[in-house]
Amino acid sequence: MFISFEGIDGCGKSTQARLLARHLEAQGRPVLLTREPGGSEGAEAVRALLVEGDPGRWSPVTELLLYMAARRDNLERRIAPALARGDWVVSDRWTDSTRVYQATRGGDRVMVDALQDLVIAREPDLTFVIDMEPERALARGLARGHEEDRFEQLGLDFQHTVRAGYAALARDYPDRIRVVDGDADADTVAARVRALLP
Ligand SMILES: Nc1ncnc2c1ncn2[C@@H]1O[C@H](COP(=O)(O)OP(=O)(O)O)[C@@H](O)[C@H]1O
Ligand SMILES: Cc1cn([C@H]2C[C@H](O)[C@@H](COP(=O)(O)OP(=O)(O)O)O2)c(=O)[nH]c1=O
Repeated sequence: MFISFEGIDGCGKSTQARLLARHLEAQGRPVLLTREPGGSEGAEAVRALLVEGDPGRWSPVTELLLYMAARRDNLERRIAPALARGDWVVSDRWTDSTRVYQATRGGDRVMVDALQDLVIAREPDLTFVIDMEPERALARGLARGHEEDRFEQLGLDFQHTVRAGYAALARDYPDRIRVVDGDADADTVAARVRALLP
């Protein structure tokens, strides 16, 4: 079973991915907890190319290829072997992030879907979109004091567009995507997620 978590920056995806992995392990199910971009050694190296340095370094198409290269490496090296063993895989982001973020940054959605079919060819079995108002995610970050930068860099409007992008994707993939209200304490959100497991 391959599960992904999606949502705007700071919505609590990583927290929920970790809590779900812990819950599954407590039930005796082996779990691979992974994140994107990254997860495997090679994909973490690609992540450094994406997140470090000048944000204008890559064109939209090159950036898309780097996200896909990182994903392919993580899939080949870690995710596919785990699924083949029968383990559960919980990933903090997957191709839905590329569909939403690269489209929001002026990328081409047709190109994303074509590359997904060609080089990834694996969708999660189940995707949780952790939904919340960007203003609420920002307030959490300000309380913590270190998320402000990303929101300031990208702007609240960007996060609103990303949120709307996820809502549209949930309509495109109703069999796979579940939208979960993330505006509650982490344990309450985790219980909402668990209630939607098959
Ligand atoms: N339900 C929640 N309520 C309050 N704070 C939360 C909640 N979930 C996560 N956080 C905190 O908000 C920050 C961002 O959470 P994180 O899980 O890293 O989000 P993301 O992976 O979506 O960026 C972290 O400091 C985390 O401890
Ligand atoms: C996986 C992926 C992430 N991203 C972006 C979303 C995030 O702004 C950034 C880093 O993701 P991430 O480390 O998940 O940040 P956060 O935990 O704050 O959400 O990369 C893409 O633009 N495309 C992708 O395919």
